[in-house]
Amino acid sequence: MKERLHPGKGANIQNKTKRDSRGANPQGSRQGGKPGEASARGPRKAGAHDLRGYASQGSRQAGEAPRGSAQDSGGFRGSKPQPRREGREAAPHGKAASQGARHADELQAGDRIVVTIKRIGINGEGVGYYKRKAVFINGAIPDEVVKAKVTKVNPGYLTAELIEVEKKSPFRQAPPCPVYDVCGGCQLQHMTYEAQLKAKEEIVRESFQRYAGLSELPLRPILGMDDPWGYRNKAQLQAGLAGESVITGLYAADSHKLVDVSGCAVQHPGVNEAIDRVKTILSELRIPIYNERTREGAVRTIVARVGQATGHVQLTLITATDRLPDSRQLVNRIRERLPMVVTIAQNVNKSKSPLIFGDKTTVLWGKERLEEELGDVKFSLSPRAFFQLNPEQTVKLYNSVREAASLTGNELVVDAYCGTGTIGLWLAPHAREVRGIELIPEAVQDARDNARASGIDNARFVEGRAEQVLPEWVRNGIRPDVVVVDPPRTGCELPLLHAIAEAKPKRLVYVSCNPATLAKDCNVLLNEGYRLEWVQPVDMFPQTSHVECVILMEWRGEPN
Ligand SMILES: C[S@@+](CC[C@H](N)C(=O)[O-])C[C@H]1O[C@@H](n2cnc3c(N)ncnc32)[C@H](O)[C@@H]1O
Repeated sequence: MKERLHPGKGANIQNKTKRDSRGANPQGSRQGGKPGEASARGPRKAGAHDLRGYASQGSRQAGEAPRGSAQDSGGFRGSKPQPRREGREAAPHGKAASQGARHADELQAGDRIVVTIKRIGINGEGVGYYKRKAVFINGAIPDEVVKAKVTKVNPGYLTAELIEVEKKSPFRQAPPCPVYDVCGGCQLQHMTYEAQLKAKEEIVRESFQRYAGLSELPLRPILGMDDPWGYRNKAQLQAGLAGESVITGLYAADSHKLVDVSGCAVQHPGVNEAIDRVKTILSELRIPIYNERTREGAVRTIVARVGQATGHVQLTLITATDRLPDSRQLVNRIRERLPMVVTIAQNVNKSKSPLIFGDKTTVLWGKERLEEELGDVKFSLSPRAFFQLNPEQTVKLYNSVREAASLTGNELVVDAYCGTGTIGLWLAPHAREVRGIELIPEAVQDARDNARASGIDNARFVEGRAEQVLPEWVRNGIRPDVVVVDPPRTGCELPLLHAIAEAKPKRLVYVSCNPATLAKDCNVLLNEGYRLEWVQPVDMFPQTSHVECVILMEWRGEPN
């Protein structure tokens, strides 16, 4: 299965193209990517990360907006007020009954409308209504009245481009990041952080109302960050040339134009520094940069990951050739100028595919793995291993999972979609036994290694599809006390939900980066006899529209 553009969490082995989930990808698709795991190769296609079927629908709120909007695909933001252009005024001040105002179905692309923004949509757009039809406008903020140009008329909704803010929200701010307008990785920097958090809570509330019919939601206040900047521990940036100089960045939507994102404000400063210096060294040594068009040159992508616990940096240069020219000089200069770098690796990817990593990784200098810690759990990360992108918030997320699991030491816990075993290992010291299920073999191996490194001997990890493995366990009489699921953005497969309903674990803890699919799956379990106890949103990707949630569902019927 392929990871899709945008990120987010999930891919255990980050091996795909996406925007650097800075912003994720947010809405990083998870099967691979969490918000923000993107970056890289090949033009970003609008909608390229759109998820099939269920997820696709789930990713819209409200009969609504298309995923695959420019920002969603990591493309250029259409959020800055644009100069006025000629176009028909459809409805002065957006009043449904205004004279001359036309019915929403009569609108055409290019028409101008005035809309009052009601809320933020799941992809970060402002959402308002024109004659009861939802309108999605990038860059607009709740309570603002904006003039916008219709860009697309769909049966259920309109998309429009912001032209002018007629009534401005007090929560509008100048985006602090120097590359916000060109990058597309973040969607909410034009709102204060306080307003972002509120908008995310509303996104969650709206999703549960829409997809689970819950108007009274046991919603806890979102867990935000004290300092919502510089949190991303990893960047995967495409290399290119501007004259003689090496630049790194992300491709603009639907183009081969590389957008330089130096100085990205959500990236950890250690990551920004490493990438900047490596760029300079590559320029000095004139190491050939890969050209997508001619397919000549060597270096395609630079990946830098920083360990929060140590400040150490793992650097991987992805090349289109087996040989990395001047590699000895390159290594020496990096070591001289970047003392925090502990690994310099080369990964070879000759394929045309949008995947970032190829199969072969060689350590040119330094350690095989980057050591990282979250709480008491130790992780040893190979260059391709998935790890959460915001360690500070990951601790809050996992602590919410632990609270929900309410372990006493006697429980059998299943950690479905376990990735590198992070949640299972967080819970293992408090449980009798943990069993993790994960699709990607390398991640399963990482999970086993991480358990060993942390001295945890009551967790085991199996490779397979959660929707096949858990039903099989249940058929064989295994009855977990607690099931944790942390699926890709697409949500859980029905056979998995049905197996949970059959096994009736006392507690089901669902971790999700997609409130829409979360609410849909929650609805299935409500119908099976589970009760929703609480919903805890966690802001894993400040400045983006992504919101992660932990929910606790309890079995209220007869024990199985
Ligand atoms: C959102 S990530 C969760 C990873 C982990 N819980 C964490 O916090 O780092 C989802 C994981 O599910 C895996 N996955 C995707 N589809 C799966 C399936 N059908 N069965 C089992 N694992 C799957 C992906 O490889 C990925 O590691």
